[in-house]
Amino acid sequence: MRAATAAEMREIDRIAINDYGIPGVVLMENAGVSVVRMLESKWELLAERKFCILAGKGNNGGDGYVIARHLSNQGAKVKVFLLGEKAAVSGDAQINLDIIDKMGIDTIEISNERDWDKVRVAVTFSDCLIDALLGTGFRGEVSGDMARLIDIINAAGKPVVAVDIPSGVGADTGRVCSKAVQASYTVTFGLPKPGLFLYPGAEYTGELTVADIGIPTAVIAGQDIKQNIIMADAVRAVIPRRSPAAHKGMSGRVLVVAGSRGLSGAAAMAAEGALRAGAGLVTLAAPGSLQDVLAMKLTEVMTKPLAEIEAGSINREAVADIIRLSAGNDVLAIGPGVGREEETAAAVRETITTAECPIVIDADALNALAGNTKLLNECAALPVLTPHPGEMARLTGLSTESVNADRIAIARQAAAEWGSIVVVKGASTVVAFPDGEVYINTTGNAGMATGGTGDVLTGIIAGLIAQGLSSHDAAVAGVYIHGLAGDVAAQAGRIGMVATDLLKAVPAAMYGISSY
Ligand SMILES: NC(=O)C1=CN([C@@H]2O[C@H](COP(=O)(O)OP(=O)(O)OC[C@H]3O[C@@H](n4cnc5c(N)ncnc54)[C@H](O)[C@@H]3O)[C@@H](O)[C@H]2O)[C@@H](O)CC1
Ligand SMILES: [K+]
Repeated sequence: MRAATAAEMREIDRIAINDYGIPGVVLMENAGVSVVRMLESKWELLAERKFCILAGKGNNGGDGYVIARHLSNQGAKVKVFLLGEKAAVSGDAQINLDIIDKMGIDTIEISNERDWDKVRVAVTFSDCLIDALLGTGFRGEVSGDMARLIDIINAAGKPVVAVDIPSGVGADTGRVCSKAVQASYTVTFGLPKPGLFLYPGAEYTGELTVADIGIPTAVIAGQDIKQNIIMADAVRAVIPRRSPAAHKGMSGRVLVVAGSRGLSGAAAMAAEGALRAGAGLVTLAAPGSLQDVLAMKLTEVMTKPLAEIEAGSINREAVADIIRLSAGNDVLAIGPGVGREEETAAAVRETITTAECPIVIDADALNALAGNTKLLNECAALPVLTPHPGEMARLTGLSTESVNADRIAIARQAAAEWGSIVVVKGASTVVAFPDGEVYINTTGNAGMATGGTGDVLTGIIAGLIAQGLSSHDAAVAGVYIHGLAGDVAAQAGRIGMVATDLLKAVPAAMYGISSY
Protein backbone atom coordinates (compact mmCIF):
# COMPACT_ATOMS: atom_id res chain seq x y z
CA MET A 1 0.00 0.00 0.00
CA ARG A 2 1.33 3.42 -0.90
CA ALA A 3 1.53 6.30 1.56
CA ALA A 4 1.35 9.93 0.44
CA THR A 5 3.20 12.87 1.93
CA ALA A 6 1.20 16.00 2.74
CA ALA A 7 2.43 17.63 -0.49
CA GLU A 8 1.54 14.58 -2.57
CA MET A 9 -1.91 14.44 -0.99
CA ARG A 10 -2.44 18.13 -1.71
CA GLU A 11 -1.47 17.54 -5.32
CA ILE A 12 -3.88 14.59 -5.57
CA ASP A 13 -6.68 16.75 -4.14
CA ARG A 14 -5.75 19.55 -6.53
CA ILE A 15 -5.90 17.30 -9.60
CA ALA A 16 -9.23 15.80 -8.49
CA ILE A 17 -10.65 19.28 -8.02
CA ASN A 18 -9.09 21.19 -10.94
CA ASP A 19 -8.66 18.55 -13.64
CA TYR A 20 -11.65 16.32 -12.87
CA GLY A 21 -13.96 19.04 -11.64
CA ILE A 22 -14.84 17.33 -8.37
CA PRO A 23 -15.76 20.21 -6.08
CA GLY A 24 -13.54 20.36 -2.99
CA VAL A 25 -16.65 20.49 -0.88
CA VAL A 26 -17.62 17.05 -2.21
CA LEU A 27 -14.29 15.60 -1.12
CA MET A 28 -14.78 17.22 2.26
CA GLU A 29 -18.29 15.76 2.47
CA ASN A 30 -16.95 12.28 1.70
CA ALA A 31 -14.16 12.73 4.23
CA GLY A 32 -16.59 13.73 6.98
CA VAL A 33 -19.05 10.98 6.11
CA SER A 34 -16.28 8.37 6.19
CA VAL A 35 -15.56 9.32 9.80
CA VAL A 36 -19.27 8.98 10.68
CA ARG A 37 -19.33 5.54 8.97
CA MET A 38 -16.39 4.47 11.11
CA LEU A 39 -18.23 5.67 14.22
CA GLU A 40 -21.33 3.71 13.17
CA SER A 41 -19.20 0.59 12.82
CA LYS A 42 -18.09 1.01 16.44
CA TRP A 43 -21.36 2.08 18.08
CA GLU A 44 -24.22 1.19 15.73
CA LEU A 45 -26.62 3.67 17.34
CA LEU A 46 -25.19 7.17 17.40
CA ALA A 47 -28.46 8.81 18.51
CA GLU A 48 -28.32 10.29 22.01
CA ARG A 49 -24.54 9.90 22.20
CA LYS A 50 -22.61 13.03 22.99
CA PHE A 51 -19.80 14.18 20.73
CA CYS A 52 -17.41 17.03 21.18
CA ILE A 53 -15.81 18.23 17.95
CA LEU A 54 -12.63 20.25 18.27
CA ALA A 55 -12.02 22.09 15.02
CA GLY A 56 -9.09 24.09 13.67
CA LYS A 57 -9.30 26.93 11.18
CA GLY A 58 -8.34 24.89 8.12
CA ASN A 59 -9.96 22.16 6.06
CA ASN A 60 -9.34 19.59 8.79
CA GLY A 61 -11.79 21.66 10.82
CA GLY A 62 -14.04 21.69 7.73
CA ASP A 63 -14.23 17.91 7.90
CA GLY A 64 -15.22 18.37 11.53
CA TYR A 65 -18.28 20.52 10.59
CA VAL A 66 -19.41 17.85 8.11
CA ILE A 67 -19.12 15.27 10.90
CA ALA A 68 -21.12 17.57 13.20
CA ARG A 69 -23.94 17.82 10.66
CA HIS A 70 -24.22 14.08 10.06
CA LEU A 71 -24.00 13.18 13.73
CA SER A 72 -26.65 15.75 14.56
CA ASN A 73 -28.89 14.35 11.80
CA GLN A 74 -28.62 10.97 13.46
CA GLY A 75 -29.84 12.39 16.73
CA ALA A 76 -26.50 12.65 18.47
CA LYS A 77 -25.73 15.57 20.76
CA VAL A 78 -22.98 17.63 19.23
CA LYS A 79 -20.83 20.44 20.60
CA VAL A 80 -18.38 22.16 18.28
CA PHE A 81 -15.44 24.26 19.41
CA LEU A 82 -13.30 26.27 17.04
CA LEU A 83 -9.77 27.14 18.01
CA GLY A 84 -9.78 30.52 16.33
CA GLU A 85 -12.30 32.96 14.92
CA LYS A 86 -15.10 32.05 12.58
CA ALA A 87 -14.03 34.98 10.42
CA ALA A 88 -10.72 33.20 9.78
CA VAL A 89 -12.44 30.12 8.34
CA SER A 90 -12.58 30.17 4.56
CA GLY A 91 -13.39 28.11 1.46
CA ASP A 92 -15.00 24.70 1.79
CA ALA A 93 -14.61 24.78 5.56
CA GLN A 94 -16.56 28.05 5.69
CA ILE A 95 -19.36 26.55 3.58
CA ASN A 96 -19.73 23.72 6.08
CA LEU A 97 -19.42 26.02 9.08
CA ASP A 98 -22.23 28.18 7.66
CA ILE A 99 -24.39 25.09 7.21
CA ILE A 100 -24.08 23.95 10.82
CA ASP A 101 -24.67 27.54 11.95
CA LYS A 102 -27.95 27.51 10.04
CA MET A 103 -28.78 24.12 11.52
CA GLY A 104 -28.52 25.71 14.93
CA ILE A 105 -25.44 23.69 15.92
CA ASP A 106 -23.59 26.14 18.06
CA THR A 107 -19.90 26.55 17.28
CA ILE A 108 -18.02 28.19 20.11
CA GLU A 109 -14.90 30.15 19.25
CA ILE A 110 -12.44 29.53 22.05
CA SER A 111 -11.20 32.97 23.01
CA ASN A 112 -11.40 33.54 26.78
CA GLU A 113 -11.24 31.56 30.03
CA ARG A 114 -15.01 31.08 30.10
CA ASP A 115 -14.74 29.39 26.72
CA TRP A 116 -12.00 27.13 28.06
CA ASP A 117 -14.31 26.20 30.92
CA LYS A 118 -17.00 25.32 28.39
CA VAL A 119 -14.51 23.14 26.53
CA ARG A 120 -13.58 21.30 29.72
CA VAL A 121 -17.22 20.71 30.66
CA ALA A 122 -18.17 19.55 27.15
CA VAL A 123 -15.18 17.20 26.97
CA THR A 124 -15.99 15.77 30.40
CA PHE A 125 -19.60 15.04 29.45
CA SER A 126 -18.91 13.67 25.96
CA ASP A 127 -18.86 10.04 24.92
CA CYS A 128 -16.33 10.70 22.19
CA LEU A 129 -14.02 13.49 21.05
CA ILE A 130 -13.36 14.32 17.40
CA ASP A 131 -9.96 15.79 16.69
CA ALA A 132 -10.35 18.05 13.64
CA LEU A 133 -7.70 20.54 14.70
CA LEU A 134 -4.73 19.95 12.42
CA GLY A 135 -4.39 17.74 9.36
CA THR A 136 -1.87 17.74 6.56
CA GLY A 137 -1.58 21.53 6.84
CA PHE A 138 0.20 21.29 10.20
CA ARG A 139 3.53 23.11 10.19
CA GLY A 140 6.16 23.76 12.82
CA GLU A 141 5.36 23.02 16.43
CA VAL A 142 2.34 22.75 18.66
CA SER A 143 2.31 25.54 21.23
CA GLY A 144 0.07 27.98 23.08
CA ASP A 145 -3.69 27.38 22.86
CA MET A 146 -3.25 24.42 20.52
CA ALA A 147 -1.03 22.71 23.10
CA ARG A 148 -3.51 23.55 25.84
CA LEU A 149 -6.40 22.04 23.90
CA ILE A 150 -4.43 18.90 23.04
CA ASP A 151 -3.64 18.47 26.75
CA ILE A 152 -7.36 18.68 27.57
CA ILE A 153 -8.20 16.09 24.90
CA ASN A 154 -5.48 13.71 26.08
CA ALA A 155 -6.36 14.07 29.75
CA ALA A 156 -10.06 13.39 29.21
CA GLY A 157 -9.81 9.62 29.07
CA LYS A 158 -12.43 9.51 26.29
CA PRO A 159 -12.31 7.71 22.96
CA VAL A 160 -10.72 10.12 20.48
CA VAL A 161 -11.20 9.96 16.71
CA ALA A 162 -8.51 11.77 14.75
CA VAL A 163 -9.59 13.23 11.44
CA ASP A 164 -6.97 12.40 8.77
CA ILE A 165 -4.06 12.43 11.25
CA PRO A 166 -3.77 13.00 15.01
CA SER A 167 -3.15 16.72 15.46
CA GLY A 168 0.50 17.42 16.15
CA VAL A 169 1.84 14.41 14.25
CA GLY A 170 3.99 15.32 11.22
CA ALA A 171 2.29 13.69 8.23
CA ASP A 172 5.56 12.96 6.41
CA THR A 173 7.84 11.96 9.27
CA GLY A 174 5.75 10.87 12.24
CA ARG A 175 7.52 13.61 14.16
CA VAL A 176 5.87 14.81 17.37
CA CYS A 177 7.88 17.70 18.66
CA SER A 178 6.00 18.90 21.69
CA LYS A 179 2.70 17.08 21.87
CA ALA A 180 0.05 15.41 19.77
CA VAL A 181 -3.47 14.09 20.17
CA GLN A 182 -3.48 10.52 21.39
CA ALA A 183 -6.12 9.01 19.14
CA SER A 184 -8.05 5.81 19.69
CA TYR A 185 -8.98 5.77 16.01
CA THR A 186 -7.73 7.64 13.00
CA VAL A 187 -9.63 7.90 9.73
CA THR A 188 -7.24 9.03 7.03
CA PHE A 189 -8.34 10.17 3.57
CA GLY A 190 -7.36 8.96 0.13
CA LEU A 191 -4.01 7.43 0.96
CA PRO A 192 -2.47 6.90 4.40
CA LYS A 193 0.30 9.28 5.42
CA PRO A 194 3.76 7.91 6.34
CA GLY A 195 3.62 9.65 9.74
CA LEU A 196 0.80 7.32 10.79
CA PHE A 197 3.26 4.40 10.65
CA LEU A 198 6.52 6.01 11.70
CA TYR A 199 7.34 6.40 15.39
CA PRO A 200 6.56 8.33 17.45
CA GLY A 201 3.51 9.25 15.27
CA ALA A 202 2.50 5.59 14.99
CA GLU A 203 1.94 5.51 18.74
CA TYR A 204 -0.67 8.28 18.47
CA THR A 205 -2.64 6.80 15.55
CA GLY A 206 -4.74 4.15 17.26
CA GLU A 207 -6.79 1.92 15.00
CA LEU A 208 -6.38 3.16 11.44
CA THR A 209 -9.02 3.33 8.71
CA VAL A 210 -8.06 4.44 5.22
CA ALA A 211 -11.17 6.01 3.69
CA ASP A 212 -11.97 6.40 0.01
CA ILE A 213 -13.22 9.97 -0.44
CA GLY A 214 -14.06 9.64 -4.12
CA ILE A 215 -10.77 10.70 -5.68
CA PRO A 216 -10.61 8.97 -9.08
CA THR A 217 -8.26 5.98 -8.85
CA ALA A 218 -6.41 7.20 -11.93
CA VAL A 219 -5.39 10.34 -10.06
CA ILE A 220 -3.79 8.32 -7.28
CA ALA A 221 -2.33 5.73 -9.66
CA GLY A 222 -0.88 8.50 -11.81
CA GLN A 223 1.25 9.92 -9.02
CA ASP A 224 4.83 8.83 -8.63
CA ILE A 225 4.51 8.09 -4.93
CA LYS A 226 7.58 6.34 -3.57
CA GLN A 227 6.52 5.57 0.03
CA ASN A 228 5.05 2.12 0.63
CA ILE A 229 3.71 0.28 3.63
CA ILE A 230 4.78 -3.37 3.57
CA MET A 231 1.66 -5.53 3.41
CA ALA A 232 1.28 -9.27 3.99
CA ASP A 233 0.02 -9.80 0.43
CA ALA A 234 3.18 -8.42 -1.11
CA VAL A 235 5.33 -10.59 1.15
CA ARG A 236 3.20 -13.65 0.44
CA ALA A 237 3.82 -13.18 -3.27
CA VAL A 238 7.60 -13.52 -2.86
CA ILE A 239 7.92 -16.04 0.00
CA PRO A 240 9.82 -19.09 -1.27
CA ARG A 241 7.99 -22.30 -2.01
CA ARG A 242 9.66 -25.61 -2.67
CA SER A 243 9.06 -28.34 -5.14
CA PRO A 244 7.83 -31.47 -3.29
CA ALA A 245 10.99 -33.12 -4.62
CA ALA A 246 13.28 -30.41 -3.23
CA HIS A 247 16.68 -31.29 -1.76
CA LYS A 248 18.92 -29.09 0.35
CA GLY A 249 21.04 -28.04 -2.60
CA MET A 250 18.01 -26.41 -4.18
CA SER A 251 17.27 -23.98 -1.38
CA GLY A 252 20.37 -21.90 -1.70
CA ARG A 253 23.68 -21.52 0.08
CA VAL A 254 24.62 -18.76 2.48
CA LEU A 255 28.08 -17.82 3.66
CA VAL A 256 28.11 -15.90 6.93
CA VAL A 257 31.30 -14.10 7.94
CA ALA A 258 30.83 -13.16 11.55
CA GLY A 259 32.10 -13.41 15.08
CA SER A 260 35.21 -12.60 17.08
CA ARG A 261 36.39 -13.40 20.59
CA GLY A 262 33.49 -12.77 22.97
CA LEU A 263 31.04 -12.25 20.10
CA SER A 264 30.28 -15.77 18.97
CA GLY A 265 26.55 -15.46 19.70
CA ALA A 266 26.02 -12.80 17.04
CA ALA A 267 27.65 -15.10 14.48
CA ALA A 268 25.56 -18.07 15.54
CA MET A 269 22.30 -16.13 15.39
CA ALA A 270 22.98 -14.68 11.94
CA ALA A 271 23.79 -18.16 10.62
CA GLU A 272 20.69 -19.66 12.21
CA GLY A 273 18.58 -16.78 10.92
CA ALA A 274 19.53 -17.81 7.39
CA LEU A 275 18.56 -21.42 8.07
CA ARG A 276 15.29 -20.42 9.70
CA ALA A 277 14.42 -18.33 6.66
CA GLY A 278 14.78 -21.51 4.65
CA ALA A 279 18.31 -21.49 3.23
CA GLY A 280 19.38 -25.04 2.33
CA LEU A 281 23.01 -24.84 3.43
CA VAL A 282 24.68 -22.29 5.67
CA THR A 283 28.40 -21.96 6.27
CA LEU A 284 29.71 -19.79 9.06
CA ALA A 285 33.26 -18.58 8.51
CA ALA A 286 34.73 -17.24 11.75
CA PRO A 287 38.11 -16.81 13.46
CA GLY A 288 39.69 -20.23 13.98
CA SER A 289 39.82 -19.83 17.75
CA LEU A 290 35.98 -19.74 17.81
CA GLN A 291 35.58 -23.07 16.07
CA ASP A 292 35.01 -25.14 19.19
CA VAL A 293 32.53 -22.80 20.77
CA LEU A 294 30.61 -22.36 17.49
CA ALA A 295 30.54 -26.11 16.92
CA MET A 296 28.96 -26.42 20.39
CA LYS A 297 26.37 -23.76 19.67
CA LEU A 298 25.40 -24.77 16.17
CA THR A 299 24.15 -28.09 14.95
CA GLU A 300 22.97 -27.54 11.40
CA VAL A 301 25.45 -24.86 10.37
CA MET A 302 28.82 -25.77 8.83
CA THR A 303 31.79 -23.83 10.15
CA LYS A 304 35.06 -22.75 8.51
CA PRO A 305 38.05 -21.38 10.40
CA LEU A 306 39.55 -18.08 9.26
CA ALA A 307 42.93 -16.52 10.02
CA GLU A 308 42.80 -14.06 12.88
CA ILE A 309 44.76 -11.39 14.71
CA GLU A 310 45.73 -11.71 18.34
CA ALA A 311 42.55 -9.96 19.47
CA GLY A 312 40.55 -12.87 18.07
CA SER A 313 39.02 -11.23 14.98
CA ILE A 314 39.71 -11.95 11.32
CA ASN A 315 42.83 -10.59 9.61
CA ARG A 316 43.58 -9.66 6.02
CA GLU A 317 44.80 -13.15 5.21
CA ALA A 318 41.24 -14.33 5.74
CA VAL A 319 40.02 -12.35 2.75
CA ALA A 320 41.26 -14.80 0.12
CA ASP A 321 39.56 -17.67 1.95
CA ILE A 322 36.30 -15.75 2.24
CA ILE A 323 36.33 -14.86 -1.45
CA ARG A 324 37.04 -18.50 -2.37
CA LEU A 325 34.19 -19.68 -0.11
CA SER A 326 31.82 -17.01 -1.38
CA ALA A 327 32.22 -18.30 -4.92
CA GLY A 328 30.44 -21.49 -3.84
CA ASN A 329 27.60 -19.61 -2.14
CA ASP A 330 24.65 -17.58 -3.38
CA VAL A 331 25.02 -14.77 -0.89
CA LEU A 332 27.46 -13.43 1.70
CA ALA A 333 26.30 -11.98 5.02
CA ILE A 334 29.08 -10.12 6.78
CA GLY A 335 29.44 -8.21 10.00
CA PRO A 336 27.69 -9.56 13.11
CA GLY A 337 30.25 -9.60 15.88
CA VAL A 338 33.31 -9.27 13.61
CA GLY A 339 34.74 -6.66 15.97
CA ARG A 340 36.23 -3.26 15.35
CA GLU A 341 39.97 -3.88 15.11
CA GLU A 342 41.47 -1.81 12.30
CA GLU A 343 42.97 -4.81 10.52
CA THR A 344 39.61 -6.58 10.69
CA ALA A 345 37.87 -3.51 9.31
CA ALA A 346 40.34 -3.43 6.42
CA ALA A 347 39.67 -7.12 5.76
CA VAL A 348 35.94 -6.43 5.75
CA ARG A 349 36.32 -3.56 3.29
CA GLU A 350 38.46 -5.67 0.98
CA THR A 351 35.96 -8.52 1.13
CA ILE A 352 33.01 -6.28 0.36
CA THR A 353 34.65 -4.79 -2.71
CA THR A 354 36.04 -8.09 -4.02
CA ALA A 355 33.18 -10.57 -3.54
CA GLU A 356 31.13 -11.29 -6.65
CA CYS A 357 27.96 -12.49 -4.94
CA PRO A 358 25.18 -10.38 -3.36
CA ILE A 359 26.16 -9.13 0.12
CA VAL A 360 24.24 -8.30 3.27
CA ILE A 361 26.30 -5.94 5.43
CA ASP A 362 25.58 -5.50 9.13
CA ALA A 363 26.95 -4.39 12.48
CA ASP A 364 30.75 -4.01 12.67
CA ALA A 365 31.05 -4.39 8.90
CA LEU A 366 29.00 -1.19 8.72
CA ASN A 367 31.29 0.47 11.21
CA ALA A 368 34.19 -0.54 8.96
CA LEU A 369 32.53 1.50 6.23
CA ALA A 370 32.14 4.70 8.26
CA GLY A 371 34.06 7.30 6.26
CA ASN A 372 34.40 4.81 3.39
CA THR A 373 30.84 4.57 2.13
CA LYS A 374 31.91 5.34 -1.44
CA LEU A 375 33.35 1.79 -1.51
CA LEU A 376 29.78 0.52 -1.57
CA ASN A 377 29.44 1.70 -5.14
CA GLU A 378 32.20 -0.80 -6.03
CA CYS A 379 30.18 -3.83 -4.91
CA ALA A 380 29.45 -6.33 -7.67
CA ALA A 381 25.76 -6.54 -6.75
CA LEU A 382 23.49 -4.00 -5.02
CA PRO A 383 24.44 -4.55 -1.35
CA VAL A 384 21.90 -4.66 1.47
CA LEU A 385 22.91 -2.64 4.55
CA THR A 386 21.09 -3.19 7.83
CA PRO A 387 22.15 -0.41 10.23
CA HIS A 388 20.38 0.40 13.47
CA PRO A 389 20.01 4.16 14.01
CA GLY A 390 23.34 4.33 15.89
CA GLU A 391 25.21 2.66 13.03
CA MET A 392 23.35 4.84 10.56
CA ALA A 393 24.48 7.88 12.54
CA ARG A 394 28.10 6.72 12.34
CA LEU A 395 27.80 6.10 8.61
CA THR A 396 26.20 9.44 7.83
CA GLY A 397 27.93 11.62 10.42
CA LEU A 398 24.53 12.65 11.79
CA SER A 399 23.26 12.22 15.34
CA THR A 400 21.05 9.24 16.19
CA GLU A 401 18.26 11.72 16.97
CA SER A 402 18.50 13.24 13.48
CA VAL A 403 18.36 9.80 11.91
CA ASN A 404 15.21 8.96 13.85
CA ALA A 405 13.64 12.37 13.24
CA ASP A 406 13.32 11.73 9.51
CA ARG A 407 14.11 8.09 8.84
CA ILE A 408 12.65 8.15 5.35
CA ALA A 409 14.64 11.10 4.08
CA ILE A 410 17.90 9.92 5.66
CA ALA A 411 17.55 6.33 4.44
CA ARG A 412 16.52 7.49 0.98
CA GLN A 413 19.46 9.84 0.60
CA ALA A 414 21.91 7.23 1.85
CA ALA A 415 20.55 4.58 -0.52
CA ALA A 416 21.00 6.92 -3.47
CA GLU A 417 24.46 8.08 -2.45
CA TRP A 418 25.84 4.66 -1.61
CA GLY A 419 24.14 2.75 -4.43
CA SER A 420 22.77 0.37 -1.79
CA ILE A 421 19.61 -0.97 -0.24
CA VAL A 422 19.51 0.65 3.18
CA VAL A 423 17.45 -0.97 5.95
CA VAL A 424 17.26 1.43 8.91
CA LYS A 425 16.17 -0.79 11.79
CA GLY A 426 14.13 0.12 14.84
CA ALA A 427 10.45 0.64 15.58
CA SER A 428 9.03 1.16 12.08
CA THR A 429 11.99 -0.14 10.11
CA VAL A 430 12.46 1.68 6.82
CA VAL A 431 13.89 0.05 3.68
CA ALA A 432 15.18 2.50 1.07
CA PHE A 433 16.36 1.91 -2.49
CA PRO A 434 18.66 3.97 -4.70
CA ASP A 435 15.73 5.06 -6.90
CA GLY A 436 14.03 6.70 -3.91
CA GLU A 437 11.50 3.93 -3.31
CA VAL A 438 10.93 3.45 0.42
CA TYR A 439 9.10 0.73 2.36
CA ILE A 440 7.89 1.13 5.95
CA ASN A 441 7.46 -1.98 8.07
CA THR A 442 4.60 -2.37 10.51
CA THR A 443 5.31 -5.75 12.10
CA GLY A 444 7.32 -6.21 15.29
CA ASN A 445 7.11 -5.01 18.86
CA ALA A 446 9.11 -3.62 21.74
CA GLY A 447 10.03 -7.11 22.94
CA MET A 448 12.49 -7.15 20.05
CA ALA A 449 14.55 -4.42 21.67
CA THR A 450 17.08 -6.96 22.89
CA GLY A 451 20.57 -8.04 21.82
CA GLY A 452 20.85 -10.26 18.76
CA THR A 453 17.58 -9.52 16.97
CA GLY A 454 19.51 -7.53 14.35
CA ASP A 455 21.79 -10.51 13.70
CA VAL A 456 18.70 -12.63 13.10
CA LEU A 457 17.46 -10.10 10.52
CA THR A 458 20.77 -10.21 8.65
CA GLY A 459 20.46 -13.99 8.47
CA ILE A 460 16.84 -13.88 7.32
CA ILE A 461 17.56 -11.46 4.48
CA ALA A 462 20.57 -13.50 3.37
CA GLY A 463 18.55 -16.71 3.62
CA LEU A 464 15.86 -15.27 1.36
CA ILE A 465 18.38 -14.06 -1.21
CA ALA A 466 19.88 -17.56 -1.24
CA GLN A 467 16.47 -18.95 -2.14
CA GLY A 468 16.30 -16.81 -5.21
CA LEU A 469 14.61 -13.63 -4.04
CA SER A 470 16.04 -10.42 -5.45
CA SER A 471 17.88 -8.33 -2.87
CA HIS A 472 14.97 -5.89 -3.17
CA ASP A 473 12.31 -8.48 -2.30
CA ALA A 474 14.50 -10.13 0.33
CA ALA A 475 15.03 -6.86 2.19
CA VAL A 476 11.34 -5.94 2.14
CA ALA A 477 10.04 -9.44 2.94
CA GLY A 478 12.88 -10.01 5.43
CA VAL A 479 11.99 -7.09 7.68
CA TYR A 480 8.31 -8.03 7.60
CA ILE A 481 8.99 -11.70 8.44
CA HIS A 482 11.48 -10.70 11.14
CA GLY A 483 8.92 -8.40 12.78
CA LEU A 484 6.19 -11.00 12.51
CA ALA A 485 8.49 -13.59 14.10
CA GLY A 486 8.85 -11.06 16.92
CA ASP A 487 5.07 -10.80 17.14
CA VAL A 488 4.72 -14.59 17.23
CA ALA A 489 7.39 -14.84 19.94
CA ALA A 490 5.72 -12.02 21.90
CA GLN A 491 2.67 -14.18 22.41
CA ALA A 492 4.70 -15.72 25.23
CA GLY A 493 5.43 -12.24 26.61
CA ARG A 494 7.48 -9.29 25.44
CA ILE A 495 9.61 -8.84 28.53
CA GLY A 496 12.27 -11.50 28.65
CA MET A 497 11.88 -12.38 25.00
CA VAL A 498 15.30 -13.10 23.48
CA ALA A 499 16.66 -13.21 19.96
CA THR A 500 16.74 -17.01 19.86
CA ASP A 501 12.97 -16.98 20.56
CA LEU A 502 12.66 -15.02 17.36
CA LEU A 503 14.70 -17.60 15.47
CA LYS A 504 12.35 -20.35 16.54
CA ALA A 505 9.34 -18.26 15.53
CA VAL A 506 10.49 -17.55 11.96
CA PRO A 507 8.91 -20.68 10.38
CA ALA A 508 5.57 -19.96 12.09
CA ALA A 509 5.72 -16.35 10.93
CA MET A 510 6.32 -17.43 7.35
CA TYR A 511 3.57 -20.01 7.62
CA GLY A 512 1.27 -17.31 8.95
CA ILE A 513 1.88 -15.25 5.83
CA SER A 514 1.87 -17.93 3.16
CA SER A 515 0.32 -21.04 4.80
CA TYR A 516 3.40 -22.86 3.49
N1 LIG B 1 -9.58 19.47 -0.77
C1 LIG B 1 -8.76 19.10 0.14
O1 LIG B 1 -7.60 19.52 0.14
C2 LIG B 1 -9.26 18.21 1.21
C3 LIG B 1 -8.76 18.35 2.48
N2 LIG B 1 -9.22 17.64 3.49
C4 LIG B 1 -8.84 17.94 4.87
O2 LIG B 1 -8.08 19.10 4.93
C5 LIG B 1 -6.88 18.89 5.65
C6 LIG B 1 -5.85 19.82 5.15
O3 LIG B 1 -6.41 21.10 5.26
P1 LIG B 1 -5.55 22.43 5.30
O4 LIG B 1 -4.54 22.38 4.23
O5 LIG B 1 -6.52 23.53 5.32
O6 LIG B 1 -4.76 22.34 6.64
P2 LIG B 1 -5.18 21.91 8.12
O7 LIG B 1 -6.61 22.08 8.34
O8 LIG B 1 -4.55 20.62 8.37
O9 LIG B 1 -4.38 23.00 8.97
C7 LIG B 1 -4.27 24.30 8.54
C8 LIG B 1 -4.61 25.23 9.67
O10 LIG B 1 -3.85 24.95 10.81
C9 LIG B 1 -3.04 26.06 11.16
N3 LIG B 1 -1.77 25.56 11.65
C10 LIG B 1 -0.78 24.99 10.96
N4 LIG B 1 0.23 24.65 11.76
C11 LIG B 1 -0.12 25.02 13.01
C12 LIG B 1 0.51 24.94 14.28
N5 LIG B 1 1.73 24.43 14.40
N6 LIG B 1 -0.15 25.42 15.36
C13 LIG B 1 -1.36 25.95 15.24
N7 LIG B 1 -2.02 26.05 14.05
C14 LIG B 1 -1.41 25.60 12.96
C15 LIG B 1 -2.94 26.89 9.91
O11 LIG B 1 -2.71 28.22 10.23
C16 LIG B 1 -4.30 26.66 9.28
O12 LIG B 1 -5.25 27.49 9.89
C17 LIG B 1 -6.61 17.43 5.48
O13 LIG B 1 -5.81 16.92 6.52
C18 LIG B 1 -8.00 16.86 5.49
O14 LIG B 1 -8.45 16.67 6.82
C19 LIG B 1 -10.39 16.79 3.31
O15 LIG B 1 -11.49 17.60 3.55
C20 LIG B 1 -10.47 16.21 1.96
C21 LIG B 1 -10.33 17.23 0.88
K1 LIG C 1 -6.65 15.94 13.08
